[in-house]
Amino acid sequence: MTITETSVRAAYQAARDRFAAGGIDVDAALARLDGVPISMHCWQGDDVRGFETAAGELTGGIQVTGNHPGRAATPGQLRADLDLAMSLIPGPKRLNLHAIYLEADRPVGRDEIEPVHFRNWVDWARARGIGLDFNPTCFSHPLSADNRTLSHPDAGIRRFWIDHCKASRRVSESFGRALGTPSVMNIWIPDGSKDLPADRFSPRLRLRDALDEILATPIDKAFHKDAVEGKLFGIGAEAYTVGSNEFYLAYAAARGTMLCLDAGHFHPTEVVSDKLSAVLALVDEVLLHVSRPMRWDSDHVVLFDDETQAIASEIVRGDVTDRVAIGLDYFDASINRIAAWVIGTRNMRKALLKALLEPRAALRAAEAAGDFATRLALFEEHKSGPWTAVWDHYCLSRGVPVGGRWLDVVKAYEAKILSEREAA
Ligand SMILES: C[C@H](O)[C@H](O)[C@@H](O)C(=O)CO
Ligand SMILES: [Mn+2]
Repeated sequence: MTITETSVRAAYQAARDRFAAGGIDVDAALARLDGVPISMHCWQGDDVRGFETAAGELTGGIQVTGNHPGRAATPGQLRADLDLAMSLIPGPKRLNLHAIYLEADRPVGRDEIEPVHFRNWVDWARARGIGLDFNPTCFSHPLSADNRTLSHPDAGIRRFWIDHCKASRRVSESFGRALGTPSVMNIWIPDGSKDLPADRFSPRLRLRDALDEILATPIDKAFHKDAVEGKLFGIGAEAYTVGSNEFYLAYAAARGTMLCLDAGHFHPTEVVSDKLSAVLALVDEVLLHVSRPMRWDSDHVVLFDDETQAIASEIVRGDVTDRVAIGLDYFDASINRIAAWVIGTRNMRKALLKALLEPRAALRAAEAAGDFATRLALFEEHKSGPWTAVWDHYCLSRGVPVGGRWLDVVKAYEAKILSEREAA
């Protein structure tokens, strides 16, 4: 049976009535959903390569695997691919850029980047009414070759990365000023050690001092926000990561920055969903890198799975949509890269919608009364409730394809555009 607009509308009306009977206002849920942007990561489109003229290999303990044809090789191609992906995803979006996505007609040192190098991105974002976020790129560079940047014992190398992060803050601030929405700038560094270090203290103290210097110049939070991202380990940094989660949690609490929680950066039995309420009790704002680790920090495409749902549910249940910036962080080069963006971003939004349709008042009442059977029953019944009809109608009403129809668009683009691109 084909999906018709009439059938989508009819199913939606029935679902709306059923949710209303359970005390859920679907219109209010959709209005809230439309207030939550998802920041899409530009680096899914080109395997984290960027556009520095002296582009080298991807380093820093992260890896992209796969060689599906059609990787974006120019800024224009990346923007065209993003345009297509964004046209297939309902709801507000932002774009998250790394410093290596600059555009310049001569090689520019990372410590010399300026807002002008990102002018095309700002124009692109302005024309689409979306915000930009930013990241200094402290990897894939000769001066990060030994997996040490802001914690490097060599003061000259440390200086280079400090200056890169300072320059990145100025770029980030310029995004916020130009687009009228604060740019969240996330600092992630690969610093660590393959084998057991004799001194775990000194690198962390150097990192603390480097960050303090980077953040010394205050910037209005209306334009720019600082975030720091911890990690358990990376390839080649198995024994010790300078910027661990504990380090950055303490740093964010002490210095008032955002804390970035990446779903792939913890021990396999730890979940980011449980950390949100813990961190937000003492830290004002969190940045999420929604990702999917498989056995390690493998950065697989985000699924509509239990943890993605749990993250969305925690944000909604805690009423913290204004304190959690949702970003995505994965890179899969083994499949069509645009499809990877669309699947992951639609899944995140789907999870948010499902969370917003949860019978929250009834759940809280059951919990308060100690009626945990009712709580469990409500949770489980919601899973098979008619929220998918609301999702379909949401897609229809926001002008994006319903169901899997978006894939036809991606396939047609692959046949016409991606297949014509030169092999990487
Ligand atoms: C490219 C990203 O900045 C990077 O993936 C970082 O956020 C990370 O998660 C490293 O493992
Ligand atoms: Mn990340």
